[in-house]
Amino acid sequence: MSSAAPRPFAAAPRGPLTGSARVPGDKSISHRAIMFASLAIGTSRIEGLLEGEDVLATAAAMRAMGATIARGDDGVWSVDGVGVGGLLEPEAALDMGNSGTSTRLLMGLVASHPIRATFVGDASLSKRPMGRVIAPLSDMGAEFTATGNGRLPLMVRGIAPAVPIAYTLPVASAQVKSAVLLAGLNTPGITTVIEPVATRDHSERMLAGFGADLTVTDSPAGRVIALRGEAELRPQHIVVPGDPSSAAFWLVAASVVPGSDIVIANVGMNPTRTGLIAALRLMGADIAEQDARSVGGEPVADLRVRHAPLTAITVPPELTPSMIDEYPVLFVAAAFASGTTVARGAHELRVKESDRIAAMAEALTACGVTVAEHDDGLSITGSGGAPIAGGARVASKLDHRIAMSMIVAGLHARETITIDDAAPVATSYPDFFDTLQSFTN
Ligand SMILES: O=C(O)C1=C[C@@H](OP(=O)(O)O)[C@@H](O)[C@H](O)C1
Ligand SMILES: C=C(OP(=O)(O)O)C(=O)O
Repeated sequence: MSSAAPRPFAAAPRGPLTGSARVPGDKSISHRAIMFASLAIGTSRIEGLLEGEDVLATAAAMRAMGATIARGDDGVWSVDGVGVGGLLEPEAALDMGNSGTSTRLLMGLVASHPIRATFVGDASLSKRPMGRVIAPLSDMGAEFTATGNGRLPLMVRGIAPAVPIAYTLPVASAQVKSAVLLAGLNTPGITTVIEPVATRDHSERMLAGFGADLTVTDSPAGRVIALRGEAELRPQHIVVPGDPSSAAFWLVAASVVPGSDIVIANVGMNPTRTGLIAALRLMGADIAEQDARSVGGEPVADLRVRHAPLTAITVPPELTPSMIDEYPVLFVAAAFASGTTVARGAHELRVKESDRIAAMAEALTACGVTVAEHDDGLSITGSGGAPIAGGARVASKLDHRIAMSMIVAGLHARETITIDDAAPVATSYPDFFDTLQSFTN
């Protein structure tokens, strides 16, 4: 997993980005495809699965709990599930690597099965809060043993039958929502999640596709998702759309490097994920949607992006959930805009793979950008389109998105920016460097 040796990377200008490239499969959808297929009885096929370390950690865990999962020579994955309620107790600890999504969703699954599982992860994941899933899953009857304050390593003892709950999310988190829904799959009765602020809805869409009895309604308290438990999932053929969070790096790179004109193909356009596109357009970015279509129950388009002068904005707070993973690269866009961009209301960034507010403040400041740090975001005064100074060695802090964002910054810097360790890129975007090459050769 991401215990690979540190891999420094020198990011320097390479001229305009041109040409067309596809983005890899969506990470959130890929995790869910493996998990839900592992709970169906029969063989599911998954096309376009993201083969990043995080998703491979999910696949390894589902194998350890009884599913048969294989990659065909044609790149299509097949999954033979064990049925809801049929998970086996894993013999060894489940290694979640760097992946918060794997950890929190799988804790939900284990919670309503009569098995025990120990979850371990890398140094980054071992600092991240698990209390947010421990609370509702304990209400459902699962027991948790942690050595340190709701962090990994952590042992979960599931229970069957678990108790159905109605849970209002205290943080806007699709991982917590999904953990409760996954626990609800093997729980008698109706498990309900109320989300005051809408978050990515891939679990709801895909569970319905697998045949679960699930309803989504709007209420004054927010979106109400009700799932009937003891579900029977039917195997599916899933086509995973491209990841908008991976497209984000090219959206910003082409917007800020003069002369750029690219097409990013196969980008998932689920409205719960497109906040960065909205924010960049407010800044003046030139992003055109081509060939809008539906892939696997999700909207998809090709995006043509041309260099355009960017102007600072105050990021509308309502965009936060739909661009939560894109803040690091939005901060890079802001570093090249004219004026001071204010991005606040994103306190959650402090508990991602790194503290993304502190990590980006440190890295951009080292590269000569004027940054003010707030508890819940950054204010960034941009260069007005000119190259930033660069000339620094910056720390990726075991965080793929920090590494890729600072590589994008290096594409329009006066001096090379060296990323101390770009190995974490493999958690979500193994082809990142090939695509960088193809857009810049
Ligand atoms: O459900 C998911 O697939 C994800 C939800 C988000 O996390 P939170 O639920 O912590 O907001 C996001 O940051 C993560 O990359 C993927
Ligand atoms: C936050 C992220 O992932 P996870 O929580 O799954 O580690 C991410 O990919 O930016």
